Amino acid sequence: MSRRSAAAIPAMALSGLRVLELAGLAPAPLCGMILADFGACVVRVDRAPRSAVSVDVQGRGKRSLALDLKRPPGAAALRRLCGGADVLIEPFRHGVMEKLGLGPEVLMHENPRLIYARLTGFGQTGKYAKSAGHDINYVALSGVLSKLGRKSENPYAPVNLLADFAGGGVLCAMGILIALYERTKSGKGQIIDASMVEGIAYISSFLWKSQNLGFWNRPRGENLLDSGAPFYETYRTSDGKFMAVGAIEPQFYEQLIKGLGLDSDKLPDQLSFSDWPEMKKKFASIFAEKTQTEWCSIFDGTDACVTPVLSFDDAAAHQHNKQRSSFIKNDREEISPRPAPLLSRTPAVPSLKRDPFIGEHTEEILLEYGFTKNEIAQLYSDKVIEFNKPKANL
Ligand SMILES: C[C@H](CCC[C@@H](C)[C@H]1CC[C@H]2[C@@H]3[C@H](O)C[C@@H]4C[C@H](O)CC[C@]4(C)[C@H]3C[C@H](O)[C@]12C)C(=O)SCCNC(=O)CCNC(=O)[C@H](O)C(C)(C)COP(=O)(O)OP(=O)(O)OC[C@H]1O[C@@H](n2cnc3c(N)ncnc32)[C@H](O)[C@@H]1OP(=O)(O)O
Repeated sequence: MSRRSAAAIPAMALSGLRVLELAGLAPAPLCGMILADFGACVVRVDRAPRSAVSVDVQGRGKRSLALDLKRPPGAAALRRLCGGADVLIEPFRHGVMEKLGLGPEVLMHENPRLIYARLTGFGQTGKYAKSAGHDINYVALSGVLSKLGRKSENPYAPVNLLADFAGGGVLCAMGILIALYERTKSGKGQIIDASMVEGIAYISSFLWKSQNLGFWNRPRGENLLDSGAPFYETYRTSDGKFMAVGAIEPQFYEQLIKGLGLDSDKLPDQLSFSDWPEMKKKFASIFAEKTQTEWCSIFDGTDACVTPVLSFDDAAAHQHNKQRSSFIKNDREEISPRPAPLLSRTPAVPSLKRDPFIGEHTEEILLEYGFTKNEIAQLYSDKVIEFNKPKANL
């Protein structure tokens, strides 16, 4: 599907929803992609003059409009677009939209039904609201980074998954859907202040609320789920690959012990913290005796909670994932994860087309939002918009 017009995919859950996503780095693009995957008509508003290539690798199912927001006619065009949209996603630090005359009080005055989603690191208020930052900074400020890392090592940020995507893009999408649901009752839009610091903190509620259970009172890397326990760890196999072990409950731990060829009567208690370092060494030397495939043939089909650590290629080719069609291939043979979760009646139908070029759909989007051909030609000659179609018919 090259475009997501409102009527194109009636079966999808979000079809008919009009979303404007101001181009950003990583979190907002995921938020927009989720909405597009589930049927929303997502327009990415890219910068004009445009950079050579888009850095958005999460443009699936979106269309691109290149618009210079710094020029008054460009800002006015966005205001008009927002008049016909359900959702605006903006990824700039606090104050940028206000400086452009595109703050929520302006846009929501003109369209009171607009959901104005502000996806930032530090939120709209507070000491850091205007500071630059990236995923690692937000994870740090949430308190969560202090918990991540192996024993005696520095805290470790797991790529940019936690803030940008889990606490950022995904939670912002959730906020949008909640606000849309509420709008069905009130008829009103609202502002979403999606701070990634708070998003990560929120998804770490389990860590906060389980502190009194004794899971986390030991130093970093010495606890149950942070690589302290021998039964919640990864182990290298003889062919240089890894197995992941997550045998927490005693009945599953017993199956792990059996699969490793050990006798639990001759081992210390599973929860004997002081024995964990020795037990890890024991498990490590046993895992090092066989290949990953050999371990899979021992543990597959058991409840030992032992699985192979797969590369991306191996994950896409793994029998279980293939049986569920968990990965998809686009028309450029690029493999990526299929949208999740699966809805029984109205599942996501992700676009299999390549991501849009910057400005590829400028004209058709403006026409769709009610701009006349003359108005578009004027914006073009004023260099407020750009096309990425050399043969644009204007
Ligand atoms: C860890 C992650 C980030 C990872 C991203 C990397 C994967 C990529 C980052 C750089 C990429 C590489 C690079 O681009 C070079 C190559 C390009 C090539 O095409 C591909 C290969 C590259 C090597 C490429 C490869 C990769 O893609 C990269 C390595 C994160 O943590 S992302 C989360 C970041 N934080 C947030 O999003 C929180 C909220 N936002 C912010 O705090 C700020 O936006 C931020 C991120 C700190 C950036 O600050 P900045 O000063 O740049 O922006 P803002 O203050 O927000 O203001 C925006 C200004 O832009 C103006 N503007 C916006 N839209 C328009 C428009 N349509 N027209 C005109 N002007 C526009 C706006 O008015 C603002 O202007 P002012 O500054 O004058 O107010």
